[in-house]
Amino acid sequence: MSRHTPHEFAKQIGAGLLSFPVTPFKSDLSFDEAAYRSHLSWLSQYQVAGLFAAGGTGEFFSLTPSEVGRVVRTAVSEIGGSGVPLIAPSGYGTAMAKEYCRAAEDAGADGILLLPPYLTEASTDGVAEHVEQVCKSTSLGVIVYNRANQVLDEHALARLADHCPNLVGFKDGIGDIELMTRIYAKLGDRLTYVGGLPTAETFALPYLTLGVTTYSSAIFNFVPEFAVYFYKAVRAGDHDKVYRALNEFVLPYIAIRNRKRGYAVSIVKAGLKVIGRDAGPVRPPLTDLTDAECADLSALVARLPKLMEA
Ligand SMILES: O=C([O-])C(=O)C[C@H](O)[C@@H](O)C(=O)[O-]
Repeated sequence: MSRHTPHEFAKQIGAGLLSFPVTPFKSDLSFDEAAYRSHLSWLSQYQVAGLFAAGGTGEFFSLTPSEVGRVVRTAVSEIGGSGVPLIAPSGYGTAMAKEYCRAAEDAGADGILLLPPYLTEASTDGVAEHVEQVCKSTSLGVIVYNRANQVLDEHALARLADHCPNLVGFKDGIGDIELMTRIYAKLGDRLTYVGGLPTAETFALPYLTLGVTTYSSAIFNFVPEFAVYFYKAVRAGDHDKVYRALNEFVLPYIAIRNRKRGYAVSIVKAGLKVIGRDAGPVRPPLTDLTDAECADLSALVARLPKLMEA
């Protein structure tokens, strides 16, 4: 049974930074539960408004449904009782997405992040029908992730919000400012808005003015203190601090991330290696950073204490 109502949990996640932990693997690529527990326990000393198990950064796309269930149950048992909402992933086709929602409820999750369907293309109407069926299959609050082939516009979202009271959040992974503006203008406070573009810090300041009060921080995995520092600077509207942090860390970081497709996730596991908290390799089709790229990342991480002092 969820510990938060859909609207309580949506309100809560909109008020702070969001953690998207990686899923650690052993060298044979099996799930490393002990490393996952230790990672969550280390991160729990930093304040976040929600924890999303097995999201994109958690390699949802390369986990089996039973592995997703195990990851979610592990996360619930690690952070349950802390007051931080735990959001489980759902995705693929409608039938599978409903099964993920059932498993999330059974595991005691507080909400669902609905990731895009796999492979096929889809019309807005088709996506809306999919989202409606998934929302109606669960009592948990649902955050729909607009990304790739799952794109809703303001009209479809408004209809869905009318039909599905438990559709409580909208996560943007498209980066279309006109669309975001149309959505916020039409739905306003009806939804909680989450920034979900790769390395979401890059967009956090302008997105705040579009009604997006929070974002999924992948870098929180390995530089949590900096991620929280950055979030606070964004929320305080401290442009100087934000732009110094963008120039000194975030923009050079995304220059490394952009060297290969799929690095948005791989670089996060590389970051954990660099700070001595190895979460193992990524699974194919992703590839790990080279030693030289890890050295470049390490040099960037070394700048952070001085940056945060200033
Ligand atoms: O599901 C996910 O992991 C994401 O939404 C993407 C990342 O957390 C993204 O926002 C980032 O890289 O900061």
